[in-house]
Amino acid sequence: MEAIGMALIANAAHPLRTQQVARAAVRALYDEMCLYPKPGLVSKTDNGSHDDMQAATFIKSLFSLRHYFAAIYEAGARNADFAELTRLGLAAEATMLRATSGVNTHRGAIFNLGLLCAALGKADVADEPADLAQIVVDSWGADIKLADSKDRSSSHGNLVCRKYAVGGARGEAAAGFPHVFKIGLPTLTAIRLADGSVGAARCQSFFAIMAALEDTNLLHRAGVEGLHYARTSAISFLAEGGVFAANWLQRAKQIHHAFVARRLSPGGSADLLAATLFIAAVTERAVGA
Ligand SMILES: CC(C)(COP(=O)(O)OP(=O)(O)OC[C@H]1O[C@@H](n2cnc3c(N)ncnc32)[C@H](O[C@H]2O[C@H](COP(=O)(O)OP(=O)(O)OP(=O)(O)O)[C@@H](O)[C@H]2O)[C@@H]1O)[C@@H](O)C(=O)NCCC(=O)NCCS
Ligand SMILES: Nc1ncnc2[nH]cnc12
Repeated sequence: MEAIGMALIANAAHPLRTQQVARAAVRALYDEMCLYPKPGLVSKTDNGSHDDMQAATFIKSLFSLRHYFAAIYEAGARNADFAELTRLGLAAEATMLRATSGVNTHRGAIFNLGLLCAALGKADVADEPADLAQIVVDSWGADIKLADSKDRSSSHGNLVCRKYAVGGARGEAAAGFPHVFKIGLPTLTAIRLADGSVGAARCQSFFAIMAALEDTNLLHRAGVEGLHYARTSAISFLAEGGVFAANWLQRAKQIHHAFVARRLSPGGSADLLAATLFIAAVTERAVGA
């Protein structure tokens, strides 16, 4: 995406920058969806472990979110509080559900990417270069944790987080997205610098995230055994050389089919890959990411 590859425009209030950020967020969701193989997940090649979603559902969904990403970026730039970000996020969830006729494609991404857009807004108006992960932790970490402890909703994620005592999407955000900044991005950059293709870099980044993440979608569908199976598969893939192994594509496809046979779907890992691609694009961390 050429516009996104442009040098950053210093003035956050500039509408071009808002547009650039919103387009990068939508583009990251699109690139995540297109990536294949991606175990158990929807791509243009197949629907993975899903009966109710296909590539077209994701395209409708991500397109519907373009104004949301612009709005939450601007909210961050004017130092909006967490309550305002949450209102924008909830409205975006409603927009997504209208676009997909009720299918939850991007609830996690609305939260993760939304917070990262807001953090970028804040960073763009700061006097000094600022660390995005630190902005998330310092600005909204306490509110995220507070909202977590108050939430008694019966969402899949909430039930799973309580049952298995894991942090889920909120834990990841409150900690400053360690799976994005400490795993997804360094992996993406390393593979590109080693002359890996864009697809190989994204694939390796996805496996690296999945190997480490407590993905509540996996826990919801298949419990601790499902999560363990998925993480072990990813760890083996990486230990066998990952995308540097001669047969890596075949191996990744095998893992994909094994996930589909077990109905496993690492949706949280997919969201964090999208977040990784977004950060790489807006900060130009990984060349041609
Ligand atoms: C803060 C919320 C988003 C929290 O929601 P919830 O209580 O549900 O908690 P989590 O499960 O922890 O997270 C929700 C989604 O986040 C993704 N995710 C999962 N694990 C992680 C993780 N460790 N780190 C980061 N992100 C993670 C995942 O999203 C993807 O999967 C969704 C599809 O899931 P599901 O509906 O269960 O679909 P299926 O598996 O297909 O179900 P079945 O078919 O089996 O029935 C999809 O959305 C992907 O994106 C988790 O699902 C929320 O409560 C909230 O507050 N939202 C509004 C506020 C907001 O957005 N604010 C924005 C800025 S503050
Ligand atoms: N490509 C994908 N397939 C299924 N669930 C997802 N959640 C986020 N991205 C996804």
